[in-house]
Amino acid sequence: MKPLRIGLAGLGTVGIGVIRLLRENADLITARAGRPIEVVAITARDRTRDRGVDLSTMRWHDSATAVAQDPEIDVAVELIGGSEGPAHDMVLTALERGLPVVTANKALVALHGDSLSRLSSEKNAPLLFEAAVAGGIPAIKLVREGLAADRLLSVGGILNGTCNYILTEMRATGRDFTDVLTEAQAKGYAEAEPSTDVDGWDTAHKLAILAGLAFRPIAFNTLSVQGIRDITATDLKFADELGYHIKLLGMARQAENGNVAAWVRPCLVPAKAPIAAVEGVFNAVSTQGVFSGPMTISGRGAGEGPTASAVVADLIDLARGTAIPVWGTTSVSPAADCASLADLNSAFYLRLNVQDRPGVMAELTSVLRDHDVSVHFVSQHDAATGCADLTIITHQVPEKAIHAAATALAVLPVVTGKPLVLKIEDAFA
Ligand SMILES: NC(=O)C1=CN([C@@H]2O[C@H](COP(=O)(O)OP(=O)(O)OC[C@H]3O[C@@H](n4cnc5c(N)ncnc54)[C@H](OP(=O)(O)O)[C@@H]3O)[C@@H](O)[C@H]2O)C=CC1
Ligand SMILES: N[C@@H](CCO)C(=O)O
Repeated sequence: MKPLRIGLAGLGTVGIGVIRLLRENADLITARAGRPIEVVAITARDRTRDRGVDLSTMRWHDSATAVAQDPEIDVAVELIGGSEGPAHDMVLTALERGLPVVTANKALVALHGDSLSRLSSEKNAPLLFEAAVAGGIPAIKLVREGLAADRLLSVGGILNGTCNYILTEMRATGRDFTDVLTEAQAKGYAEAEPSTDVDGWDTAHKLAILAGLAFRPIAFNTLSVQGIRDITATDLKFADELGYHIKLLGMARQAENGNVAAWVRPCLVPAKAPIAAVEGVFNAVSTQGVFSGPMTISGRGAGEGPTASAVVADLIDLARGTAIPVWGTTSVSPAADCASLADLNSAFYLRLNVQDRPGVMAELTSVLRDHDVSVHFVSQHDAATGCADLTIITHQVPEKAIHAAATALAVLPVVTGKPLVLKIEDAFA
């Protein structure tokens, strides 16, 4: 049996995980793939570093592009990261020469999926990226293969383990965002530069890929993205009292006219919904299909083992000869702008820090009235002396109405802090 020969760039967490997994499960993988899968060529930045595995049988190249040009490989595996530079160059080089590519790089696929899918189809060279969304969870296979027959109404979920860990810890301990983030960084759960995770960009990369598979490719720069920095432990407590958990979600929906609305933001989800029970670093992917109904699968969204498992599953597909178009359809529309969210209706959570004296409620509700925002529920909690926290749950209102109301409320002298508006995600109601 002729082995499937791999050229691998990137020997970090995922790259070394792939080498370990291929060795440890060699017999099982050979049986499932129908032939052995062997890494024959490698590269990383530092050739001299001891990576804890024997690399002596593999050819070393001085660049990722050189790996992609190696005439003795059948597949190029890109595990460097970053949407530009060596990762992008390697993938382009491999596809140009008609070589299949496997990558875990969500930023690359989210930003360049449009051009890469065209090149992949033109050169008849598969581009697979199961590990790019939710690590070990077969999220891509779920949407692209498992639900291939159904029309999906929504897709998304908890796509970033760092944010889910921080929100879980804040809720469990009552500590605030900065405190929990600092501890997560010290423990190695969060990056020293946390913005890609906590400001929602990592979730946005993964959501763009899911939306591309479920509906149509979207222009990444038109996605609405908000992270978790404004969430306080008090919000998590108030949400609990109201029967909700707060989760950073990436969600996409397709309207009747084909437009895709997509957003990344912290949302309230009912405490009884399966997704609310997904805690810590775990991820969850949810779909709502016309025929298949609601579905949520959860698991580890990152780490050496889960991510390597997804990369090698793609390699097994290639060894088996399974050919799947990048976005799961043979005719692909070019990336389109996301639909405006302004007219989308939803219920919202509005938290206001206010002065606690007669007449304040009348002032606040008159602003809500002027913006046609109807209140479903109000509760008040004592805050600092003379102040109170108000939580308001609205009826269904258009996004533009609640945001205009929040802007008007923010400038009232009786409002002492920046209002926080969170969507109540009805995909999980
Ligand atoms: N870690 C995870 O849990 C997950 C990661 N991913 C994705 O997988 C990919 C890899 O991530 P991860 O393994 O964590 O990253 P690491 O930072 O651990 O590893 C990156 C590797 O790339 C190498 N590298 C960096 N620059 C170059 C270059 N110019 N040429 C060749 N090699 C280079 C590094 O070399 P050296 O070691 O010599 O510095 C290192 O071996 C990323 O796209 C990431 O988003 C996806 C899901 C989960
Ligand atoms: N940084 C990501 C893992 C890689 O996708 C997370 O926290 O989930």
